[in-house]
Amino acid sequence: MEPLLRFERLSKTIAGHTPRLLFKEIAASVMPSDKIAIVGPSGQGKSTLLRILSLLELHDAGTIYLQEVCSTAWQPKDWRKKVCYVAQQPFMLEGSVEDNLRAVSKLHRSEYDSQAAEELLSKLGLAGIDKSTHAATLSGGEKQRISLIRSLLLRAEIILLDEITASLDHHHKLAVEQVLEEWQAATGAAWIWITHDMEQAARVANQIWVIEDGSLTIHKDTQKFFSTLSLKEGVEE
Ligand SMILES: Nc1ncnc2c1ncn2[C@@H]1O[C@H](COP(=O)(O)OP(=O)(O)OP(=O)(O)O)[C@@H](O)[C@H]1O
Repeated sequence: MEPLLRFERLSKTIAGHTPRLLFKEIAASVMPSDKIAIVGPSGQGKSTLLRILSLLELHDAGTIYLQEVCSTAWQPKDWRKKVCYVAQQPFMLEGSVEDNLRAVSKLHRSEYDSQAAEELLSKLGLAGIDKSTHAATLSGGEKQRISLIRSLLLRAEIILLDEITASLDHHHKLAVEQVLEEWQAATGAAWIWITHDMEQAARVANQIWVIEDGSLTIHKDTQKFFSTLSLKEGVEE
């Protein structure tokens, strides 16, 4: 089976007065249905990597392939139909909740799947939401869930999730995980999910990527990764 997404020798330095290397010559591939969690200390480039993989930011060197076709040969719009980035800070488009939910079908001139939208709203605790509400007035947690639903309706093949449950309480966090599990089982989409919550990473991933000190380390044996981690934490306590 060919990888859905693959990158090699990928490097990124943040320009500025004192340029800062985020990562150098990292490589990995994502297969259909892969569930990957990215963990690692703050400020190491996790979000930057996801933005680069969704062509929202430029890398300095290296190559990214989607379905084995180099990113430079893709129209960004076509790429983003297949690779969808869900930002940590949800941003609402102008207009109502309904406008936001319909945005993707409008953009891509595809039919709006109201049944899927209603199901997702209900599963994420938003069944009673007034869809004529101005989206800008929603709470942070509501915006985050609406932004996730809007992204899922795109039916991308790879979903890049950037700390998407950061402003949700435990109950809603688990609801989001459940919805994504069901979505993944039904659509076969792969995800790369940035989280600082190790318990969440253990629940949602069957592969762990650690970004630290400019490198990417891939742990395919998640059980081993978490047992080594708890051993370390035990020693440090
Ligand atoms: N376009 C940019 N211009 C300047 N600095 C940037 C830019 N993008 C990222 N940075 C800086 O690069 C570093 C890495 O940011 P990034 O958000 O990718 O890290 P992260 O590992 O996701 O962090 P966190 O876990 O805290 O979200 C940070 O210090 C950030 O301020």
